[in-house]
Amino acid sequence: MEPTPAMPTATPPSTRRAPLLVVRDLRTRLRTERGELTAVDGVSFTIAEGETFGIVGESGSGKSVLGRTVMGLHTTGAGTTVTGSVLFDGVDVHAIGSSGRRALWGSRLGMVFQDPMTALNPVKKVGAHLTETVRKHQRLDRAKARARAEELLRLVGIPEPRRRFGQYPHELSGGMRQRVVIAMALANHPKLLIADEPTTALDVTVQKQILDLLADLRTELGMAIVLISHDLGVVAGRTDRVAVMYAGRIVETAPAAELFSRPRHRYTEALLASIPKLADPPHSRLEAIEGAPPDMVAPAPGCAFAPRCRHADATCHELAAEPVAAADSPRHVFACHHPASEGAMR
Ligand SMILES: Nc1ncnc2c1ncn2[C@@H]1O[C@H](COP(=O)(O)OP(=O)(O)OP(=O)(O)O)[C@@H](O)[C@H]1O
Repeated sequence: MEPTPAMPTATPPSTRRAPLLVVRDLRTRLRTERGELTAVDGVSFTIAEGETFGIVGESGSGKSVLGRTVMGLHTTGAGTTVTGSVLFDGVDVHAIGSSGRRALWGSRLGMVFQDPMTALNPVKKVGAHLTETVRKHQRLDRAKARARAEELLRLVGIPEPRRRFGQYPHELSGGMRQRVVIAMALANHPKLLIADEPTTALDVTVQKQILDLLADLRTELGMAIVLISHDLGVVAGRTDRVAVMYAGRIVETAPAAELFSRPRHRYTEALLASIPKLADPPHSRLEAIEGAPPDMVAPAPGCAFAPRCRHADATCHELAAEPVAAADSPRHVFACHHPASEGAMR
């Protein structure tokens, strides 16, 4: 895990920009051997054009299923039920059918996953990956597609793009492969890039390079980014706003700087206490969150975090809190019966 850097920079309020993505009451249920599992449980959020939105939470909290449902990779059918809506750039992703979604993917909506090899064909050269992606959505002759592909390789910081063109994915390092996937995702000028754990498979130095690259590209190209990670250190300082997921729900959303300095939900507070900080003296003890996340096949009533929360009382075990905005910060929303106090600072 990357240590949390110093205080993240404040960012302009997204409310001034038009909404690009509007997710409303999204629920994704997956059929499993043990019964139906609610992986995403009534999630709503909005992302503005050009905004960077982080989604964090422990493993199994539903981040990936949420990302995939937003993209329309999880849709109703064959063991999956999706309700609620995803409006991307004015298009209802779940109402346009699979051909409509295919037209969207790789054009206005780009995606990057943890393992670059899932997006790369091992028997196809780097150049072919890129030119085919470019020509799928733009009418360009071979020479122009090749020029665009080389430009993309340069954009993502791949040296000697001509030489790389003729190489196979296995001839590249993990970091270089992820750069190629990012180049493919950017080929057709997406308005939104969804990056799901894009650096988890890479070593720490390369992780930082790729995350910095995404931040630079966002500034240069003006696209919005959803950055999904289990690692708070990854989203800190690189996102405008952050949503914290627990057991399929967003339990807290806030401008990034505020979330890290004044967490309100007790889960966010515990999560922050469990990561190392640069200011910590060496060998200082981290507070691990005791217990395990709940079973999403048979969830108990009340707040899903209550069994692990030292502030929980009878109400928490019986009734889930409704999301409310902080009195002094309308964009800071949390669903907790006993939030950390206004002045709580770490
Ligand atoms: N295809 C599937 N079929 C059945 N259950 C699934 C499927 N995909 C995910 N799940 C379950 O849905 C829940 C949410 O998983 P998800 O992968 O979204 O979590 P996550 O927060 O992204 O975790 P991680 O960081 O480990 O990927 C988990 O309980 C997981 O086991």
